[in-house]
Amino acid sequence: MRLDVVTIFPGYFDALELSLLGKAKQRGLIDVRVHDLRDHAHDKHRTVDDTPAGGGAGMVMKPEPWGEALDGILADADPAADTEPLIIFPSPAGEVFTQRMARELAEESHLVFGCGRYEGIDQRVFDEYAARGRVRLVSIGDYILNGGEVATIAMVEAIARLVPGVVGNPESLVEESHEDGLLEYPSYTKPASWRSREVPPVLLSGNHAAIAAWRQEQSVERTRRVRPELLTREQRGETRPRHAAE
Ligand SMILES: Nc1cc(-c2cccs2)n[nH]1
Repeated sequence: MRLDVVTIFPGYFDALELSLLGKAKQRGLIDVRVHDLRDHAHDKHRTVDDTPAGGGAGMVMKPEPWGEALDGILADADPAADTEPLIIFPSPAGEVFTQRMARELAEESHLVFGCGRYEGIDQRVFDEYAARGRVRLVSIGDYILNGGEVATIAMVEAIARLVPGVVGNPESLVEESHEDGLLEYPSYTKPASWRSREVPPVLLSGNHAAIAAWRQEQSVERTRRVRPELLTREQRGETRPRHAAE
C-alpha cells in the first residue's frame, strides 16, 4: 500500500517510523511519503492560508498550494493501478471512521491524506478532486482537533495494521474490539493470583468451549454496559431470537 500525506507539519509523521509501521515500511509493505504543503506555496512567506471570504474568525487554507501538491501526487500515482488513489481529508464534518471503514480502506492500494489546519481548507479543493476522482471527508470522533495530522496518524495505524503481513500473527486481528461488532472481552495473564485478585477459573480450566462461551458472554455484557448501541436488537433483548418457536 502506498500512503501519501500532505501537511504543514511533516514532523508529526516521524511517529510512523516507529514500531509496527516502521517495520512494515522497512519491509516494503507500506510506502509512506510525506509532503510539506509549504513546498507548494511560492510567495516569499510560503503562505498557505488567508482570511475567510465573507469574514469571520481564523484563517482558511488557500486552494493553490493544495492543487499543486495533490496534482503532483496524482500524476505520480501508479498508472497500472485498478483504481484512482482515494483522497481522505480528516474533518469533524466527515463520515465517522470505524473498524469497518478501516477494513475497507486496508484493501486500497493508494491512499492520500490531506491534513487541514486552521478553519479548514477552501471548499473548491474538495470539489476539484471529487470531480476528478475519489474523495472522502472522515471524522475520528465528535471533538475538534487543531489539524488533521493526529486524525491521520490514528487512521493510518488502524488501516496499516490490517494490511496483510504487517501484524505478525493475523489471528490477533480476529478477536479485537469491534471486529465482530462487540467490545473485546477482558484479558488476563500470569500470575493466577495478584493482590488477592484471581484470574477467572474458567480461563485456567483448559475447557476451550467453556472459555469461548465465557469470552462471548463477557463481550456482550461489556458492550451492553459501555456501548449498548452496538448491540443488535436481539442482543439487547428487544426481540425474540428468530429461530425461537412461537
Ligand atoms: N474528528 C476530527 C477531525 C478534526 C480536524 C480538525 C482540523 C482538521 S481535521 N477534528 N476532529
